[in-house]
Amino acid sequence: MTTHISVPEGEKITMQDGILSVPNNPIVPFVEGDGTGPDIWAASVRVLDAAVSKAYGGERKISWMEVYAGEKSTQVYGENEWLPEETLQAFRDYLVGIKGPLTTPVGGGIRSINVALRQELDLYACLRPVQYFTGVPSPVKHPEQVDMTIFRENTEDIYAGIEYQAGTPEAAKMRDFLVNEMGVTKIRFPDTSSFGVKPVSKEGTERLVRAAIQYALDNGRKSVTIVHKGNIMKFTEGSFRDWAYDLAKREFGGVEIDGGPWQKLPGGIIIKDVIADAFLQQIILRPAEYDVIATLNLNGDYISDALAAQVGGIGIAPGANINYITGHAIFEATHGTAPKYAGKNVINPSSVILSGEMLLRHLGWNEAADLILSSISKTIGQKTVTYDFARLMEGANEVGTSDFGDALIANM
Ligand SMILES: NC(=O)C1=CN([C@@H]2O[C@H](COP(=O)(O)OP(=O)(O)OC[C@H]3O[C@@H](n4cnc5c(N)ncnc54)[C@H](OP(=O)(O)O)[C@@H]3O)[C@@H](O)[C@H]2O)C=CC1
Ligand SMILES: O=C(O)CCC(=O)C(=O)O
Ligand SMILES: [Mg+2]
Repeated sequence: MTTHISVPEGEKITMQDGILSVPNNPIVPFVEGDGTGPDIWAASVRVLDAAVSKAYGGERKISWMEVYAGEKSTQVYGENEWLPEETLQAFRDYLVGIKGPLTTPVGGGIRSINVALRQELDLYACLRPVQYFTGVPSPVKHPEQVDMTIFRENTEDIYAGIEYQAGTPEAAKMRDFLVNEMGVTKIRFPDTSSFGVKPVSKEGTERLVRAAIQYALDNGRKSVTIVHKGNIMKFTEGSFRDWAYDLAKREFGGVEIDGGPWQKLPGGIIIKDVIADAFLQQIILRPAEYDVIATLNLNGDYISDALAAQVGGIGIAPGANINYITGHAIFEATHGTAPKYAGKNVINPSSVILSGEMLLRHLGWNEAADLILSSISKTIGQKTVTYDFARLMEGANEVGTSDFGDALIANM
């Protein structure tokens, strides 16, 4: 295959003995993204570069390397090339990357490229911090009490994509297997049912929960809450809970409180669990009681958007997909392509900018990351915001995507 990736001057980030080795001019692959992706990336890259330049005075600089996925990839590589092998290889080789949102059609058509990237690179932890910036409009009374970090299992659950569509021979085969060989009698309408399979493993659960507890320890957090629907899905979500508690006890010295199942770790961190539906109302009513969250793939998807809304919406919700063992990481916003705003230069770029802030911190470039956080706080404090915040604020100075980027740079 002809290469469409042009490699800039710079060096690779590597991982040695579990520790990232970051040169002063690392090559970092990026995918611009579909829909509003190009608007957002154009503003984000300027802000990230400005923060690095300001923090290190030219001593450090990221060499951005464009790689392709999604609609742009089909233009560059040809029809049906949604996720070229050389894009995957670039993310494998260069270890740390960033991406904009990519479109996934509902129902038929391609399966999610976002999910495929996570699965191909085995980026098992989807890390989504949810924090409040003073001045951001919020629908809840005390958004400042929301300070949670979601660890969403990123490779299993119904996102594995094992589904059979009603009316196909595969669905009929699945129905026959369940009815004839497994003795299942509870499929209400067997002949018109689609089927989905939900794999949840001990290994997959343990590596995710291990990362969540380690994060809580490293960052001085108060608790880790296992969120599940184990009362109904006993052997998938219920096992996730049980395996999580077992791991906390076995690897982190957790001791049961009042006969369990809640535990306390030697440093004082509480390991607890809550059923997913109850959790969704408690994060609105009693957000201060939750801190680090460890959950399964689908729950994590829903919880991410719900929590983001409490601190102003998904315009300001960053994230990362990480394999803590290999060091591979792809940073990306929680939101999607928001197609109705594509090309209009109005969308809020903060989620990708804050994903970039996480990337910089991941590289150990904390001074640049801090500049981004302080300039976002200052700019929002001045009420200079994009449409999503402006429509909920009194006296806002509404600006477009690129002007918001400029305001952030000016405030560094
Ligand atoms: N990781 C990824 O790449 C993801 C991709 N997707 C894909 O994106 C596509 C569109 O999905 P959809 O369900 O519409 O969800 P989106 O997240 O794209 O958009 C839903 C709504 O959220 C608000 N929003 C989203 N991004 C921003 C932003 N940067 N600034 C301000 N507001 C924002 C807008 O609200 P309002 O209308 O109120 O202004 C928008 O209409 C689908 O194909 C989906 O599969 C979805 C999620 C993640
Ligand atoms: O891949 C997609 O299209 C949606 C993914 C998503 O919603 C998420 O990861 O939060
Ligand atoms: Mg989502």
